[in-house]
Amino acid sequence: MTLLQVRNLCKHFELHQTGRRIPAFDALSFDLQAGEFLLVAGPNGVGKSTLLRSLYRTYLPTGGQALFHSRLGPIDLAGAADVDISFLRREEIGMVSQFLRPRPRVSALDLVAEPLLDTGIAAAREQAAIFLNAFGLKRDLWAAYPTTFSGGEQQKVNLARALIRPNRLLLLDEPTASLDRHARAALLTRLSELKAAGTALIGVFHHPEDVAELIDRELILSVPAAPKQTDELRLSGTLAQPSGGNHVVQ
Ligand SMILES: Nc1ncnc2c1ncn2[C@@H]1O[C@H](COP(=O)(O)OP(=O)(O)OP(=O)(O)O)[C@@H](O)[C@H]1O
Repeated sequence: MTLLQVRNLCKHFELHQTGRRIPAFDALSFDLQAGEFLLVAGPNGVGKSTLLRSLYRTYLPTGGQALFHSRLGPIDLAGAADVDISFLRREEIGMVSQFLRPRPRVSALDLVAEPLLDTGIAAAREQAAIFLNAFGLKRDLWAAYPTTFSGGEQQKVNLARALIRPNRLLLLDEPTASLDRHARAALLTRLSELKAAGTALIGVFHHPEDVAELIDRELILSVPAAPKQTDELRLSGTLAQPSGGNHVVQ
């Protein structure tokens, strides 16, 4: 089942200091099926994180469409009202970045339990404990405030919170940065479960070998060989099989 249809999606940034327009990516098109894992690859600064943020609507795309087949019907992520995006973020689309946003005086356990509060506080905390345990956060930190945690400890809380509730689409922006081996293995296990249950995943990984067995296709963002004779570089999207063969230009 097709979950997402991206057509000619673009994101440009206006640099107010210089008045210049910087294209992060241009005219990207691809489809994503339920249960599929798409790796987004390419060199630094080519627009990988910007693509994820544009789909999650942290950034407003500059043009094109990203038609998400929500349970409520198709919603264009590139143009939907903020209220619809808030609904999707609560119910259907998740994003995991490299950074936790800890909140003052909220314990690690409660931060992780929060997405499940509609099941009741006791059940939500019970699940949160299972997830914190799986990611290997030391038990004596569960009641502590993550503001003082190390980078890796914060990331374990971040992942447990982001992955505790299944989503239909999950966007992963370098989730393994700063994780130890145990937590990387726990992440792989959880992503496999979600994928098997039908979650579609789009991920950026500096070490894709961490999730190699899950990858179905790659979207390779690249700067074309012959850029225009202006100071703007146009970027193009290429879809490839994980083996690197059979490149299909969209
Ligand atoms: N908020 C912003 N304002 C202006 N330019 C931005 C903004 N965010 C990103 N950019 C620019 O867009 C381009 C793409 O950035 P992005 O972070 O998406 O790259 P990336 O492929 O994820 O890079 P990396 O592999 O280094 O993480 C970069 O040139 C960056 O400077």
